[in-house]
Amino acid sequence: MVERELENILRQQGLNGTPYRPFLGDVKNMMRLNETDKQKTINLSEDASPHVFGYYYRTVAKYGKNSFMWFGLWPRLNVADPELIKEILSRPDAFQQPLPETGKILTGGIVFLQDEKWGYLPTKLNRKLKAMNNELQLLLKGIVDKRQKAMERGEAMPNDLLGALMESNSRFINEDNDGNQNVVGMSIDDVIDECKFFYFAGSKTNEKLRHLLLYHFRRYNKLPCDYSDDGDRGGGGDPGSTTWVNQRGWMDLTRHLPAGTPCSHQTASASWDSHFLLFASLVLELILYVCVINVTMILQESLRLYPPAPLMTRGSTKTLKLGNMTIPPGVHMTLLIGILHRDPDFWGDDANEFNPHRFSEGVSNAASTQSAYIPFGAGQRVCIGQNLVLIEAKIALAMILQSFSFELSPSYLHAPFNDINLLPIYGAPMILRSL
Ligand code: HEM
Repeated sequence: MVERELENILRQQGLNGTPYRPFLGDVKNMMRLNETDKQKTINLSEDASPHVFGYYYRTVAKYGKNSFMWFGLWPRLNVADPELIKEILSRPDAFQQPLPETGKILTGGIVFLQDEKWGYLPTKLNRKLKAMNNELQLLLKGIVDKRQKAMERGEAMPNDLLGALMESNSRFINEDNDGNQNVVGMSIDDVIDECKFFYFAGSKTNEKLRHLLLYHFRRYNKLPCDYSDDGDRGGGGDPGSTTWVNQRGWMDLTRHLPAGTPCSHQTASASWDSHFLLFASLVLELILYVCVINVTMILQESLRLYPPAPLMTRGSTKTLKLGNMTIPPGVHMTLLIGILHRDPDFWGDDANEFNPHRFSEGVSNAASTQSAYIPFGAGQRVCIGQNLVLIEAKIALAMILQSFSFELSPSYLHAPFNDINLLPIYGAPMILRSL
């Protein structure tokens, strides 16, 4: 029996884990625990890992950092060691994403360009996803066709991502000896797949990051900045603590941001948009620079405590060496990024505290920020949107600060949970007041 063989191979190497239970493995228990944990709220200063990654956390606590559990017939190795995580991510040809066809149907795109040995089941859900995909495909094809026709008419193309993808498509069409045109770059179907994937990869994760930024900006009032001393503690903070910058200080500072929104400049000049974005983000950096911290550090610390993509999965169709382990085909791996990001062995006793200073140069545990910090993946398949999201988050913050004061709503309930992405289950309501 394959499952028992796999289990023996893992145990013989000194790995511990849950015993195999026929057919469903740990899935049923995991789902049951998730359902109850999901509803619960936790304290802000608590380690969120036992709550967010309940079943994984318990397995690691009981069986060790490199332990295994069962997803149906497949053992899943939990990997929370940063060196092993990096080794896995640095070998994308060997360790591939064992995503089921459900994920691929909707998203498509470069992330799935690899050997496809994972099965497709025509379940009700999969059929529904397929129908949704057809609708999405039609919609995108309409947009791409429209753009293609405009290109053929020689109209000026907007300088955007779709334009770049389409240009790659047209630039790499060559003609063979018989006069047939061959696409050697991206085909139109590839372009459509990419559009879908960019949308799915970038929307939820990005939205969560902006939530986090606003939330941390208002909730934690730990880093003193004497820019102004009018006593406004900014709301939402711990009573008696010092704000980074109080509201009036912000109003003074954000005056220097360019007026309007990036979109409102579109008619003036196509390149003005990017200048606006760059300028706004530079001004914001400068503003925070006077406060010892900068926005990048706040974003990094937010992504450490609440990485929007806290778990990654990999698998292999061959026997592979990983550290001093031998991983047979059929064993999948869960890379426990969210747990690693709060591991006191790397982040110290204050691992659960929000402290952007750990990302400033010269801080004693700065080495962890290099070795145990992986919010955007690593290796060749590292997130290609990472710079974009950081700039976007800064722009969004700059624009909000320019027009509003904001605080965390008293109705906020702290319930972060991993539901594909790490998200606040009850949302992160903010109260915005027009300045
Ligand atoms: C805070 C926001 C984001 C986070 C935390 C994030 C995180 C990640 C992570 C962890 C991966 C690696 C997945 C894996 O190896 O299994 C990834 C891949 C990817 N991300 Fe992001 N992402 C974010 C936003 C975006 C945005 C805005 C875009 C696009 C505009 C994007 C495009 C991609 C693409 C295309 C890949 C696949 C790269 C490849 O496989 O070669 N991401 N992202």
